[in-house]
Amino acid sequence: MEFRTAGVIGAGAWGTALAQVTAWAGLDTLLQAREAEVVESISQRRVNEAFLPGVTLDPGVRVTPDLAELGDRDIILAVPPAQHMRATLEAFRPHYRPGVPIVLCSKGIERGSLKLMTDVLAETLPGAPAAVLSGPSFAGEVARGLPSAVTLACADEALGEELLWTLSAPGFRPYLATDLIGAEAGGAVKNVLAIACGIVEGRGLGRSAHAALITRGFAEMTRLAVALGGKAETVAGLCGLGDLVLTCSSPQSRNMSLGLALGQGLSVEEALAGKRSVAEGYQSAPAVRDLAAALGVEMPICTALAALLNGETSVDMVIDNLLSRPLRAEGG
Ligand SMILES: NC(=O)C1=CN([C@@H]2O[C@H](COP(=O)(O)OP(=O)(O)OC[C@H]3O[C@@H](n4cnc5c(N)ncnc54)[C@H](O)[C@@H]3O)[C@@H](O)[C@H]2O)C=CC1
Ligand SMILES: O=C(CO)COP(=O)(O)O
Repeated sequence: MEFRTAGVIGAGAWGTALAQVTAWAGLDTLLQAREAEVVESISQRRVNEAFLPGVTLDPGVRVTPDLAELGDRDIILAVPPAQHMRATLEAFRPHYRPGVPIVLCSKGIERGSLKLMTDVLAETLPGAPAAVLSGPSFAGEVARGLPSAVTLACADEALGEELLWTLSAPGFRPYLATDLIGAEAGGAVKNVLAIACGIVEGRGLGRSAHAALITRGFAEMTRLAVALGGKAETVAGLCGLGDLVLTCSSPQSRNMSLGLALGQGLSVEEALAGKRSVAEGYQSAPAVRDLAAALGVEMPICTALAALLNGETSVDMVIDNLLSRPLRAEGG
């Protein structure tokens, strides 16, 4: 099978950057945007001023407001915020051609149902071939052509191989995996941990605390991935550890910058006020907490973060509680 055309659903920062990548990869690319201003800005000025300002888009990226126009595409990249994945795929269902692969590029767990994005896809477009693209990749850097590497997970190895070649572009290197669950767990949990890392920075708790949080957070991520049926080795790769390191190290991350604001004393409402872009860790934290509880997985950092974001506790209480937990073996 050879893929010549790509449809990207969702023209936020990441959907726009991925459309840039698929155009560079030589695919005829159609990007679907919900907002009329985004359609106008890309078609008139070749820039997504609302979500990815300052990056000129390749002439190969065409934009449409109309999901129906993506019905003839060879591959679909689904890039809405995770909490809108279900409604987005349902809206696309009348236009979906059976057999067309769906590459899930959003990072999160659905609130309420506690479902991963692959579960949401299986329920909305049953039988659709699925892949997960996830890893350390800031949209602004990728869209400028700076080097990045990500995990591309697909259970069907032949399809995965084909997608790997199709979606690689100069500077954008996907690495193949077969474990979708591990890839999804990594991307969802790192966003919650990035908020925690931001708090550590914002409170001035120091580099040692920062390193401890990344390491203990990685242990939580691994436990959840394994309990869900994923593999520890997957989360040790780009989609887990790699993305955790990136997102916990730079205020370019929306999640880390939310944490920075909280650590500096802003309330959650103040920190999120006026923001158009998504902080997926804020959205997924309650789902991560509930999933951990349902599976009996110990995730003290993510659980404390969920309570903090829900107004159940304060930054100081979270720090005190985490530091006074019983001492234990590191590998446990
Ligand atoms: N920005 C980045 O660097 C990266 C983002 N991602 C992931 O990509 C996903 C999308 O994030 P971004 O593109 O950054 O978004 P963004 O924060 O730049 O933009 C918000 C997006 O939400 C959409 N939206 C708002 N209300 C909606 C609704 N009711 N239904 C459907 N869509 C709605 C907007 O159209 C827009 O596309 C997230 O899961 C994020 O974690 C993954 C890798 C990198
Ligand atoms: O997922 C990302 C980088 O890999 C983007 O992180 P933020 O959503 O925190 O900006």
